[in-house]
Amino acid sequence: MKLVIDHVSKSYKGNVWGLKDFSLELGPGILGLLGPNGAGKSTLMRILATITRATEGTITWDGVDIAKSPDSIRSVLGYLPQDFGVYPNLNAVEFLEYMAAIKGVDGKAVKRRIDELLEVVNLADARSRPLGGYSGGMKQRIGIAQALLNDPGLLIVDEPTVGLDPEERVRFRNLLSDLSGDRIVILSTHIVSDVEAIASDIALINKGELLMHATPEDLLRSVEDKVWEWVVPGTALPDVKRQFLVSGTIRKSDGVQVRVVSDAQPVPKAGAVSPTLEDAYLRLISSHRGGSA
Ligand SMILES: Nc1ncnc2c1ncn2[C@@H]1O[C@H](COP(=O)(O)OP(=O)(O)OP(=O)(O)O)[C@@H](O)[C@H]1O
Repeated sequence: MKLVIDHVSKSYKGNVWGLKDFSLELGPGILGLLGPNGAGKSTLMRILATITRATEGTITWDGVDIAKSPDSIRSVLGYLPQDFGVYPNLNAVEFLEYMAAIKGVDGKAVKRRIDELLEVVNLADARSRPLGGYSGGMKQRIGIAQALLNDPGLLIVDEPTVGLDPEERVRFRNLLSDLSGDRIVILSTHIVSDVEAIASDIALINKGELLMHATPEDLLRSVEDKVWEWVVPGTALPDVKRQFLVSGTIRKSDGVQVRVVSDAQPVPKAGAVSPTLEDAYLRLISSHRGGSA
């Protein structure tokens, strides 16, 4: 099971590049595809799902070129797009039966598969309720269930936690983690905490380019001894933000505690603290923009 993305670029009308010379090799595990809005995440997902084509470069699934043989990847693909819409009048079972028919999933096994999936995504009790009454998190979970109908080797999930409350977010994250097993899962997001706990690798993307592909541990190491905290008066905050890469602020009784990512100690009273993935993400994105780090 191997997905190879080799020097892929995608240009849109008006000389906008959705992806630029993007290369990545993946095996089983969860890839967190992390990047700000407009970075090119959805473009990559849509090319992988064979909804659109790359302008340059090739993508192979187990050695087969997906542009030449789109069925090779479609047969193993599960896809939850960013703007996944449900049919509000169908209940969960009717919706999944409909999606199974569209995907050509075999008739006899379908009912059992739907029962299994409703258990997996924890919607068995809501199976007969119209989807129009589902919460955002429930809709995303039924979206995952439809993506799993064909037991996909490649599961692509585009910005799945947008609009979910914190509890739904955690539940969704745990569900993806349980599902990883022997498949390639690609989870795109601009929220670091979505991938922090579950990704086996992280790919950072910005302006269509791959900035880094590494394990979460390696990313953390990239900011070791580079994260600092100290307390400043509230009035000094704008200055600190101009001078340094601020990754967080906390109001305190004696001022504002600032968290800064900097190679050298920013001021004598700043103390070094343990880094997080958010710090590493900010540093890479900011240096790609040409900002201070
Ligand atoms: N159909 C299109 N026509 C023209 N430009 C496009 C089209 N789709 C995407 N783009 C542009 O390509 C770039 C990458 O967009 P893309 O949607 O892939 O990013 P993203 O990382 O998924 O962002 P978001 O999280 O905001 O969806 C952006 O500059 C975007 O404006």
